[in-house]
Amino acid sequence: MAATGFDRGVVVVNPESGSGDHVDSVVERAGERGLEMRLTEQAGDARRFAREEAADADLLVAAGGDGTVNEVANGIVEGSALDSTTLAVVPAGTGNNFAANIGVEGIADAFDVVDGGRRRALDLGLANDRVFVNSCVGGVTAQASTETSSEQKASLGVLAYVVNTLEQVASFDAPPLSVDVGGGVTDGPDWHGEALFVFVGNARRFSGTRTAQANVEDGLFEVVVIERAPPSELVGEAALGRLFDRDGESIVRHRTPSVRIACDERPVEYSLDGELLAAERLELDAASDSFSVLVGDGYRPDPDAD
Ligand SMILES: Nc1ncnc2c1ncn2[C@@H]1O[C@H](COP(=O)(O)OP(=O)(O)OP(=O)(O)O)[C@@H](O)[C@H]1O
Repeated sequence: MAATGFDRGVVVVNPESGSGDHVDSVVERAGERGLEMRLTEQAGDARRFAREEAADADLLVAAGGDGTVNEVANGIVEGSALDSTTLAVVPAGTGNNFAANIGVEGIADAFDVVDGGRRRALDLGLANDRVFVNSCVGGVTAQASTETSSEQKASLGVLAYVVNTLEQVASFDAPPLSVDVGGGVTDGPDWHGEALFVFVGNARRFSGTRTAQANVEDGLFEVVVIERAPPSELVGEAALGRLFDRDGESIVRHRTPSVRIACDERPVEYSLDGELLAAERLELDAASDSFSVLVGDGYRPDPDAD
C-alpha cells in the first residue's frame, strides 16, 4: 500500500459526523494512499465494519467523532485484532476529544499521522463487554448527555453535562450508585461510597489540570466521583467552572486500574465516549498497553511532563 507502511488499511467514515462536510476530503486523501473506504449508513455500522475488516487489515482509520472511534475500537476488540490492527483517527465530528488527546489536530494532520505517525501502545478502557477509549461517565450525567445540545457541548464540554444535570437533580430521581474504586494497585486508599456521578477517564481527565489529556499509558483511570449530597449543597459547591478545580467535601479523586459501580434499584445509563450503555453493574478495568494507536506530533504520554 502506497506511502503508509501498512499492508492493508481501511477507512471507516461516518458521513453524518459533525457538520457532515468531511467526506470528499477524506475520500481524496484515502485514495492517494491506497486506503479502502467504508461509509456508515447507521449507528452500529462502524463497529460491524471494523469487526469484519480487522481480520485482514493491519490499519483501521476511524473518520468521525468520538462515537465513531468508540465503535471502531469495539469492532477491533470483537474481531480479536488488538494484537494485529493499529487504529488511526481522522477528527470529523462534533466531539473529537480522543483525537485531541492523542495530538491529532485536523483532517490533513490526521493523514500526515497515517503516513508517518508514531505507533504507541495505549491503555484501553474495558466496561463489561464493551470498550471505551476516552471516558466513561455514569449516573444522572449520562441521562443529561442525551439532553445536551451540540452547541452546549461545543462551548462547555463536560461541564455542559454537569450543568444540565445539576439543573435536573432537584426533580430527577437519581439512583444511588454504589462505587468502589479499590482493587489492584492504586495510588490512594480504596474508596467506597454512594455517588451521584462518576467520571472515569482513560485518555481524558476531568480535573482542573493544565490539559484535558490524561496519561493513557500508565494503566490507570483518572476517576472523579461526585458523592451523593443534598442538591443545594452540591450546587453551592459546584459553581460553574470550578467544579473540577478544587477538592470539595463531595468530590473524590482517584487513580486506579479498576472501578466497580452498581445500582441495585434499576439499570443506570452510562456514556462510553458518548455511546450509551445501560447496566445495573458495571465493571471497569484499564487494559494496560493493549491498544495500538497512531499518535500526532503533539502527543506526550505524560501531559504534565513538560
Ligand atoms: N450514517 C450514519 N447515520 C446516522 N448515525 C450514524 C451514522 N454512522 C454512525 N452513526 C452514529 O452517529 C453517532 C455519532 O457519531 P460521531 O461521534 O462520529 O459524530 P459526532 O458528530 O461527533 O456526534 P456527537 O459528538 O454528537 O457524538 C454514533 O453513535 C454513530 O453510531
